[in-house]
Amino acid sequence: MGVGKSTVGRLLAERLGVGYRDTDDDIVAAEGRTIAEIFVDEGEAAFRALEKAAVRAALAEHPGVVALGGGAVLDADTRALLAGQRVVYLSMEVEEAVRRTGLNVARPLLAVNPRKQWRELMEARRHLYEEVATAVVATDGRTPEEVTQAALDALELKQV
Ligand SMILES: Nc1ncnc2c1ncn2[C@@H]1O[C@H](COP(=O)(O)OP(=O)(O)OP(=O)(O)O)[C@@H](O)[C@H]1O
Ligand SMILES: O=C(O)C1=C[C@@H](O)[C@@H](O)[C@H](O)C1
Ligand SMILES: [Mg+2]
Repeated sequence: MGVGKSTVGRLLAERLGVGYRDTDDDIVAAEGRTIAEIFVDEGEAAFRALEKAAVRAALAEHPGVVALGGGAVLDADTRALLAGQRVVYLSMEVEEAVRRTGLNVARPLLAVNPRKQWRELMEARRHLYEEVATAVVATDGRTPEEVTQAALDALELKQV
């Protein structure tokens, strides 16, 4: 969360001359509610079901860059869908995470004690991000443009 998926995803799409899609945005648009509202109204499991469908649709319909929500990889079927795709795992350390997300209530899983929650989420998920990734790009101390270039290099893709 807050690592720069949306910022870098957009830049990457621009540099590759392809479209950009963000599954969090797709869910918000389809539901007419924020992610925080969906979590409060229906709980995380309901959000995950919407997310699973949104990722499947985005990967099937959209040939460009897709930014996934941070928890999408928790779903085994989603991980299977990512096999055979180019997948960039953008990483950062906890201090950078706190700087980038702050106490932003838009991220319900970080609403209380964000530093501790972020650490726990990463301990539970890091192996899943590594499992699906074909490239890992550290973002600490790099501008979004530098991260984008590092992703292009790691994927061995040339900008248009
Ligand atoms: N490389 C970077 N260096 C510094 N700040 C950055 C960098 N990339 C993104 N940011 C900033 O961090 C914040 C989070 O970025 P962004 O919304 O792109 O992350 P995200 O991974 O899409 O988050 P979410 O999990 O909410 O979808 C924004 O304020 C953005 O401007
Ligand atoms: O890491 C997560 O579990 C989340 C990340 C965001 O992209 C959103 O999908 C939502 O806030 C949950
Ligand atoms: Mg985002």
